[in-house]
Amino acid sequence: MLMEAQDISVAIGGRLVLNGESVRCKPGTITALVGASGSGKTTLLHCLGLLLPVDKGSILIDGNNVTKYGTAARRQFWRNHAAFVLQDYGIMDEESVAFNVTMKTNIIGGRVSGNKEKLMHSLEQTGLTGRENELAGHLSGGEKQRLALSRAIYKDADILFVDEPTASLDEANRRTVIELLADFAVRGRTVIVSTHDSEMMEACDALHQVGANNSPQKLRNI
Ligand SMILES: Nc1ncnc2c1ncn2[C@@H]1O[C@H](COP(=O)(O)OP(=O)(O)OP(=O)(O)O)[C@@H](O)[C@H]1O
Repeated sequence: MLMEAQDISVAIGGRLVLNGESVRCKPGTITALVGASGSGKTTLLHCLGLLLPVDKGSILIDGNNVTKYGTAARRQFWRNHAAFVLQDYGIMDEESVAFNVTMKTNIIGGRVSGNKEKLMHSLEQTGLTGRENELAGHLSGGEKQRLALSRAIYKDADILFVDEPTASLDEANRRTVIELLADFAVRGRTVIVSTHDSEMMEACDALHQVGANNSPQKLRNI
C-alpha cells in the first residue's frame, strides 16, 4: 500500500505541531520519520495511521483520498491492513501474551481458537518463545514492544506503523527488530518508523525530515 501525506498541518491545543508535511511511503520499503525531539514524528505517524485527524492537507492510500474517512472506514483499515507498534503499545495488560498476539487465542484457559503454529512462529521471531501464557502486564517495556511486533507478524499486515522501534532495546534485540522490519519490507509491505537511531536509519530506504517547515518565522506566517 502506498501511504501518503500531502501538505498536512495539525494543531494540538492551539499550537501548530505539523506544518505542511508531505511524505510518500512506498510498498516494499521502510520510511524513517526523523527529526529533533518534539518535531512531530509521532504525530505524523499517527496521522498516517488514521489515528489522528489532520487540520489541513490530505492523507492518501494507493492514491485514494482517505482524509475524511469516518470511524467505520478507519476501523476497517486498521483491522484489515494495519499493524501498530506504538509507544503506548496497545497491549492489554490483563490478557495473556498469546491473546495479545492473536486477539483470539486463550491458551491459559486451554482453548485455542487462533492459529497456534503462526502464534509460536511470531513469538519465536521476537525472542518471546515460551512466554505465551504469561500476563502481558508482567512484561518489560522492551518485551511489550516485541510483543506488539509479534502481533504484526501474526497478522502479516500490509502496512506497519512503528514508533521508536529500537528505543528501549539492547543491542541484540535491536538487531533482531531491524531485521524483522527489513523482512516486512522485502515481502512488499509498507513500513513506516519514527526513529532517532542511526542504525535503524541505515536500514531504511527513505528518510523524511519532520519539522523542516517549523521555523518560528514560518509558524508565525501560518
Ligand atoms: N496530545 C497532545 N497534547 C499536547 N501536545 C501534544 C500532544 N501530542 C503531541 N503534542 C506536542 O506536539 C509536539 C510533537 O510531539 P511528537 O510526540 O509528535 O514529537 P516527536 O518528534 O515524536 O518527539 P520525540 O522524538 O521526543 O518522541 C510536541 O511539542 C508535543 O508536546
